[in-house]
Amino acid sequence: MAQQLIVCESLVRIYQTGSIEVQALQGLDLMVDSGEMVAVVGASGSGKSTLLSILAGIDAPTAGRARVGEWDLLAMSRTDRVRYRRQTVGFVRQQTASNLVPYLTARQVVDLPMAAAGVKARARQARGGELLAALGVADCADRRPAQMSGGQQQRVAIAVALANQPRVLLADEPTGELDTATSAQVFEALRQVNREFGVTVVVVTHDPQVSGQVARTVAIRDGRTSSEVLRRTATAENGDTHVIAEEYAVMDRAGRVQIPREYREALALTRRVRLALEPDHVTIRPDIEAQS
Ligand SMILES: Nc1ncnc2c1ncn2[C@@H]1O[C@H](COP(=O)(O)OP(=O)(O)OP(=O)(O)O)[C@@H](O)[C@H]1O
Repeated sequence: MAQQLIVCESLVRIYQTGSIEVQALQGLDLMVDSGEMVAVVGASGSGKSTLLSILAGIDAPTAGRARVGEWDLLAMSRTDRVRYRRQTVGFVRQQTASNLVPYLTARQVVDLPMAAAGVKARARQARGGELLAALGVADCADRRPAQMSGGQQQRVAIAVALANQPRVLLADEPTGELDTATSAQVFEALRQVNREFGVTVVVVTHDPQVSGQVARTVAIRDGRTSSEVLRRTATAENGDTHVIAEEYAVMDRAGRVQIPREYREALALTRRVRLALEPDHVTIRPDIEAQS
């Protein structure tokens, strides 16, 4: 079995603004294996960006567990956080402009994180060139953001995020400002770096086109992981291949599973249900007393 690189258990993030408390994450569970690529989907305000900010080491959880590799995200000192952000994670934001620096060329901006990490000039130059070439933006090396298209800017941003060879690449709506064709290219670049560099990718997206192309999509509802869709390619007897997508409910460590609202309404499941263990499945039935 692949090693679990990201482990979030019962993760809670509460924002306090004056007397108002917002529970952005309400006990979220998420495990991601090393080398996996996972899409995170969910309605606006469901907690996707909060989750990504915590994984990026930008924001700290209020309670629960969050681990990335050997790092415990609830117990990091300020110095740890700087090291973690510099070496373990790379982050690509939605706003193409905010990923780059207006007055720096692609070559210079890719160099920055490596210089900050103390990498020698010759190695920085070589890696910077390799990354821009791998992402298909070698021709942008001497251009500033204003001289690049949105898609090129995001591909340079991916190169910057990968400069220090992080184990995890986090992308928050990286295609949110792009048209469909350009989105597809940027998304393909994420898939490519996942395949070729083995970097674990967690990408937040609203775009079903995007989430439909990864092997695993995690849905967040009200600050919790509610369901997952796993996709695999099957080959028919005649050799044709097709993708099979199966939806799973997420169970936490205590065994709690959320029953979707439409199932509850269809069978009038309310406060109590009857559970029974069958040889290969578990049944959930309405409470007869409540109905009589
Ligand atoms: N810094 C903050 N202070 C107060 N509340 C916040 C803060 N950041 C997020 N929230 C609240 O936490 C909840 C989750 O926000 P979050 O940005 O994580 O959702 P999201 O799923 O990324 O939404 P969107 O798709 O619109 O970006 C929302 O109710 C939001 O208003």
